[in-house]
Amino acid sequence: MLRKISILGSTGSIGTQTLDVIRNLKDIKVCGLSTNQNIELLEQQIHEFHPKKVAVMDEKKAYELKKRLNGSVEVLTGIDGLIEISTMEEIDTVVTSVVGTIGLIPTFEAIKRKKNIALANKETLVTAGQIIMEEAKKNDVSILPVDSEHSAIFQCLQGNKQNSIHRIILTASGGPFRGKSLADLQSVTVEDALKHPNWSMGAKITVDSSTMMNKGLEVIEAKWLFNVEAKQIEVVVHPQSMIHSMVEFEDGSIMAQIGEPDMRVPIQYALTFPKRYKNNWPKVDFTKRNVFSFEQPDLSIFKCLQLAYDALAIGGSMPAVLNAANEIAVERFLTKEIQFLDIPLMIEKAMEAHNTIMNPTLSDILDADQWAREFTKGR
Ligand SMILES: NC(=O)C1=CN([C@@H]2O[C@H](COP(=O)(O)OP(=O)(O)OC[C@H]3O[C@@H](n4cnc5c(N)ncnc54)[C@H](OP(=O)(O)O)[C@@H]3O)[C@@H](O)[C@H]2O)C=CC1
Ligand SMILES: CC(=O)[C@@H](O)[C@H](O)COP(=O)(O)O
Ligand SMILES: [Mn+2]
Repeated sequence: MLRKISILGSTGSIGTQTLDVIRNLKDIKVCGLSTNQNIELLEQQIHEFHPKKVAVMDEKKAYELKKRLNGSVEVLTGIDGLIEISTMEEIDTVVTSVVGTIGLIPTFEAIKRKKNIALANKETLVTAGQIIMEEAKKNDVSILPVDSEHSAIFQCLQGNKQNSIHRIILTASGGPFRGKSLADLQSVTVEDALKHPNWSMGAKITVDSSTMMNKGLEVIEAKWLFNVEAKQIEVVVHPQSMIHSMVEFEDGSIMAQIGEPDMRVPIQYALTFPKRYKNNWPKVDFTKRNVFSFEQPDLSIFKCLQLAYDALAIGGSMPAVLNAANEIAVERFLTKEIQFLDIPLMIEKAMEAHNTIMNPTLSDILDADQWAREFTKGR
């Protein structure tokens, strides 16, 4: 058996693709699954993968599912339910594919119980990178990147010494608004923001790609995963999303990881590392994919990326504030309460109003997160 796993957020984009990878590999036992509200899909997953326990965040939905299943599977609820799924005795690995800061505590608890983490939930490292990486080291567990860029960097580093990294080149698609002016962005809609040029993903990360906050969160995620300085992480817009990221070493040599934009590849690598397994997913035809281009991101237009670099430079509790303010602003944009360009404005206001705590504890981070949520809701 390759691994015994739980998946936090099995009904989402990464969660369902993880189950697709498992269908193909056949040698992974699924012990725990979870959803926020989608009990219809969770029930189908239960019938196919036979987990021992599931968690449904929403209490009413959990009750409904419990009645339907009639005791055949244990149904848990709330944050305690998520933690129970991520710390199950029989598992060795947790796939963290929930969206948002909600992923932090179940991941932290899983690490304390010596579970390896296949990390999709980038908010975990954005908010508490130092604490999570230290806890992982202390418990001798692996944080295996699922995010496509970080998987690419991780793959480029195999066989190379981490301390020989000169520069990480983090590629960005540029999102649906690449090349637009601030005047153009004044009138863009939720529907426009949800049209990612290359990837099909959940709504929150798709909006993050459109503001380029996704790349900002990824810069912070890369800093913690690969133990590099912010100035060593360079974002380059690569509209084709074929080069998933690159590493330049001290001798000037650059390694790149290339593939069709398909999240099943990094998910599979995180689950099978250090081995590689065959699959029948689409492979690159370079005679058709014959243009690879690069541009500099415009930080005066995509201010979220600049704000993320600023939060990383300030450090302490500031990245948690950036992240929480972004989560609320994106939620309010998705419900059409605010305009697209209000997103960076609201984050900036929250960052200006926050008194940074240096060397924060987990509890300080959760407080800063809560404060930024309330602050951003009230604007
Ligand atoms: N999608 C992608 O290609 C990529 C995603 N990521 C990262 O992976 C994570 C997941 O993204 P994605 O799969 O797109 O997101 P989705 O929105 O598609 O899925 C999120 C999952 O989390 C569950 N969930 C949402 N809110 C809560 C909550 N409050 N409590 C418990 N469970 C919750 C959802 O349940 P329900 O179905 O009921 O809503 C769903 O199962 C994000 O951090 C994202 O940044 C990183 C790289 C690529
Ligand atoms: C698939 C993946 O990893 C996403 O994070 C992707 O990178 C989003 O694309 P952007 O480069 O547009 O943010
Ligand atoms: Mn990514």
